[in-house]
Amino acid sequence: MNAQTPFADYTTTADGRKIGGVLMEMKNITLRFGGVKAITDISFDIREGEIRSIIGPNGAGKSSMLNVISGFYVPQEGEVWFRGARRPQMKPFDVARQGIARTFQNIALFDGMSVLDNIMTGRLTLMKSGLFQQALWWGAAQREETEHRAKVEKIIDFLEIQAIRKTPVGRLPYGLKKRVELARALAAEPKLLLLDEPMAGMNVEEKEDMCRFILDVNDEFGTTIALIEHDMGVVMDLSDRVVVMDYGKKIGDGTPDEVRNNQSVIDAYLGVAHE
Ligand SMILES: Nc1ncnc2c1ncn2[C@@H]1O[C@H](COP(=O)(O)OP(=O)(O)OP(=O)(O)O)[C@@H](O)[C@H]1O
Repeated sequence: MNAQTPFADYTTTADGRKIGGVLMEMKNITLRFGGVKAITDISFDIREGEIRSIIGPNGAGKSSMLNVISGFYVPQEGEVWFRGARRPQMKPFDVARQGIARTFQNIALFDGMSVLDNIMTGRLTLMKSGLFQQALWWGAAQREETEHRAKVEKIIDFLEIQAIRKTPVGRLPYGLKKRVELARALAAEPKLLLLDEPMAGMNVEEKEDMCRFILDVNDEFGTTIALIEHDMGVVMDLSDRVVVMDYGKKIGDGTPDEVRNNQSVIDAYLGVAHE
């Protein structure tokens, strides 16, 4: 199977979820910042419907890789294939239109705006009517707004944040802000959802909640999810497959069990983490 046949036959996992063909393929990616090589010749793929994690110690190149996947960084070498086509250099807005949404390690929400309005901003790329159309065809714009609101309300119910829908985001505790960020990314109805350290800074209870919501999103909407994360336990519980990076290189790639038993990974990361 290759990137040219992205929607090939599905395989079913032990827990009954469907994993499809290759949705995104990274081919021999190398990324440099001046003299620093953040990523060296890394290849891997992300299959439709799976939860794919990228792990590694500090400075391993995880954030750089997430930024290549999201289209924010263009690698000096290698190719990125998405939905069967080689991806050209794109602006962030074009990436969103392609069906990729993301959350950020340092939450990027509008603090003064309500939860509902923040989540509505996630639908901007899907809105057809601009100001001009709204002035001319007010009825059509109104209908579109109602449809967008209905979609957003569904996500609010799903992520169990009804009680705070009118609350300004700035007043929320950290764990809930993270959940609102997830809601906003979901509002874009992405084909590929990128999560940048979704559990960072959370307490145990918040981590468990986030873990459950990530699994539920994948299950309910069939959303393909790629995430980078420090927390080993979380990654192993969540992921179908894991890429392990160290000093910008790929040192492991496989199921959580395969990665756990990979000696290079144990030496570089897991061994240290579990000492
Ligand atoms: N914008 C940048 N300019 C210069 N060097 C950078 C830049 N971003 C990352 N690097 C370097 O690239 C390497 C990989 O960094 P990156 O942030 O991708 O790693 P990481 O695995 O995400 O680390 P962490 O877990 O600490 O966030 C590091 O040596 C880092 O200093």
